[in-house]
Amino acid sequence: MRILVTGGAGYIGSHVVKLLGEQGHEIVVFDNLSTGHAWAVLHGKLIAGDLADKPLLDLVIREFRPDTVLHFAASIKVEESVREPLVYFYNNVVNTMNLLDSMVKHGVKNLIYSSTAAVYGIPDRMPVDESAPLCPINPYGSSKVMGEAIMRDLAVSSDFKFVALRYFNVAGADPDGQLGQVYRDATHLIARSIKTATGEYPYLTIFGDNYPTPDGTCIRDYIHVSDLASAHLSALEYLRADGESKVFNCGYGYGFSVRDVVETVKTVSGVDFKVKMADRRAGDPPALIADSSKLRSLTGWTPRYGDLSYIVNSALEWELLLKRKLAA
Ligand SMILES: NC(=O)c1ccc[n+]([C@@H]2O[C@H](COP(=O)([O-])OP(=O)(O)OC[C@H]3O[C@@H](n4cnc5c(N)ncnc54)[C@H](O)[C@@H]3O)[C@@H](O)[C@H]2O)c1
Ligand SMILES: O=c1ccn([C@@H]2O[C@H](COP(=O)(O)OP(=O)(O)O[C@H]3O[C@H](CO)[C@@H](O)[C@H](O)[C@H]3O)[C@@H](O)[C@H]2O)c(=O)[nH]1
Repeated sequence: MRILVTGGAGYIGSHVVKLLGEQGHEIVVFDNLSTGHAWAVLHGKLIAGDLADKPLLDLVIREFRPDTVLHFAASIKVEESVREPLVYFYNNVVNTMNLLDSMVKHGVKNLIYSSTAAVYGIPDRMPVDESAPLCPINPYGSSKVMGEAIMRDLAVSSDFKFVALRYFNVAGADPDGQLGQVYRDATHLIARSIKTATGEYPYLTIFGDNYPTPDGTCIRDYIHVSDLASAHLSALEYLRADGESKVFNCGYGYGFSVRDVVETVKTVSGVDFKVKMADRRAGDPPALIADSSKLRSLTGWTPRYGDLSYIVNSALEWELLLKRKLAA
């Protein structure tokens, strides 16, 4: 298949491009490299462009004529979205409209969309399934709810079809050591804890220990990035087999508190790093755990890397590899 991957130079997109390339698909990555890296595109052709550049996007879609688009490109930080909501609505909503507009214009019918657990806000029931109300509590989550809503309406009015994958907390790195998370300033819990264990930060801050959870810190369902990548291949197969437009949660169905994660990073790394308590971070729900039974039953998705120590260890190995490369 011919597959256009927006944001394919980023953390999750690059892992998916790796799997798609290994399966022999023809790939074009469209990425403005704002947080992504050209070296992370292991297969296909990289076009360095911004989704806000409609003429360029149009040209790429017209010439490449993809069978399917995988849309990862977005701004992704919950806390930043609270401070800069317009940045999030422009990049995640307006630019998604640019993409959809161009797809419609050139008759491209299938899209796999990177949605998020943040669409649920603070769910009543846990694990949360896809039928739960969408009540985001931060602009990032709202922007993804809007993206899904636009796709749903488009699918009603035309033969456009989509799968929205609602990712829970993505972590870890490629088991082959070729890819992983690389950000100038890591904000995600596992990445930040690992960088603290390896000496990049003097201590880790825990944001809030007065949540209504057993140890008072937030609980998340951490999914290994390679399991999430394989969920995209399952979704692609599902659409190819003429499946209807659907929304699927992507997680394991169990969660860990911030304290659990910190203890696991300490054990796996062997470093007893310093931890400081701080106030709650804006926009954080107390707990998010996925019910992904729909994804498993309708697509046959079978995750392989659901052990937290394995996830942390893969992220740690990647971080140590990066440090060795930088030092060389
Ligand atoms: N990381 C997570 O835990 C998580 C959880 C839920 C959902 N998601 C979603 O997954 C997707 C990928 O996230 P990620 O963690 O890989 O982030 P990332 O920042 O590593 O990847 C995003 C990629 O999109 C590119 N990009 C951003 N804006 C662009 C634009 N306007 N035009 C072209 N390229 C642009 C960036 O350069 C980057 O390569 C996002 O849509 C995000 O909302 C991530
Ligand atoms: O230094 C840190 C970093 C994080 N946390 C806490 O750890 C938890 C997880 O935070 P983080 O790793 O930043 O992820 P989330 O804010 O849960 O968001 C991620 O997971 C969401 C899905 O659940 C996605 O939508 C987002 O894109 C993605 O950034 C939260 O309670 C944070 O307050 C800390 O206590 N200290």
